[in-house]
Amino acid sequence: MSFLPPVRRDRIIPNLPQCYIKEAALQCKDTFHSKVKRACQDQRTGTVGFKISKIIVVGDLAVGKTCLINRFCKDTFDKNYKATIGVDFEMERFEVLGVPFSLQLWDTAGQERFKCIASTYYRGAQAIIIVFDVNDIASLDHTKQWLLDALKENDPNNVLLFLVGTKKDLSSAAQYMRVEQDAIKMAKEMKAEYWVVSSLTGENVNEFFFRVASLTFETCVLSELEKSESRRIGDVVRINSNSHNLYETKKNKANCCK
Ligand SMILES: Nc1nc2c(ncn2[C@@H]2O[C@H](COP(=O)(O)OP(=O)(O)OP(=O)(O)O)[C@@H](O)[C@H]2O)c(=O)[nH]1
Ligand SMILES: [Mg+2]
Repeated sequence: MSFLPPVRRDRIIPNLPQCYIKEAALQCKDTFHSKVKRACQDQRTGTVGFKISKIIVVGDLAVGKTCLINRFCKDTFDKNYKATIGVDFEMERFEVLGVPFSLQLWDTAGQERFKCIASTYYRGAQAIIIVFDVNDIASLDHTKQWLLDALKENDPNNVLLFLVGTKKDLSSAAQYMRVEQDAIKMAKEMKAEYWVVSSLTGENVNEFFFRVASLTFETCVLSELEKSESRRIGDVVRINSNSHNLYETKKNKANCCK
């Protein structure tokens, strides 16, 4: 019996959401991996449906991390700045290709004095979202250091990276175009997927989190399939080694009877 309420209708993901810009994307496929689609159809996704994936959100103070999470999770926007002290988190439940999938979004403090508390929560992330303000070029420069700090606690080969520019509503088209070139360059260097959003207007906020949920889900299913594949190979090796032992035993027995 499940005690969880059904997943909200607006959290159902039937198809792979597209990247923001192909030049700086984690992948440019139109659909989910065929192995993933098949596994979901055949209900062979193992423990994915019960797991909660941890996503950490890092970046300079006041770049808009809390507003971004609140716009997605609560559909609210607060124009007054209230610094995050340490960390905070929100849970979001999705249904991807018919499989329940949960994200735990960790909102961390950007203020230097809270950084050491926040960094103790970096470990075990499936994805890292590095945030900067498109109107503050220094915050883009600092993203490299935020990434380095977050990667100290995580395996760089097993984590998805997203670079997100916020407060697009405060930027003129010409100003934004100049920043975008630098941001795309930074995303490519980091091997991160680039997005730009506005938490005030809501522009791209849902699209971005749907993409995070989908790519994290795909990675989880593929790793689950890989694990069950290697378990099967392990079983074959065990059976073979046992039958070898049986043969040995028979041979010994045969010798005994001589
Ligand atoms: N115009 C505009 N203002 C924004 C946007 N996002 C955030 N802000 C404002 O920027 C300020 C800081 O936002 P927060 O979300 O609290 O920043 P933060 O990154 O969580 O800051 P720390 O918790 O200190 O690390 C607030 O005054 C927000 O109202 C946006 O998309 N547009
Ligand atoms: Mg905050």
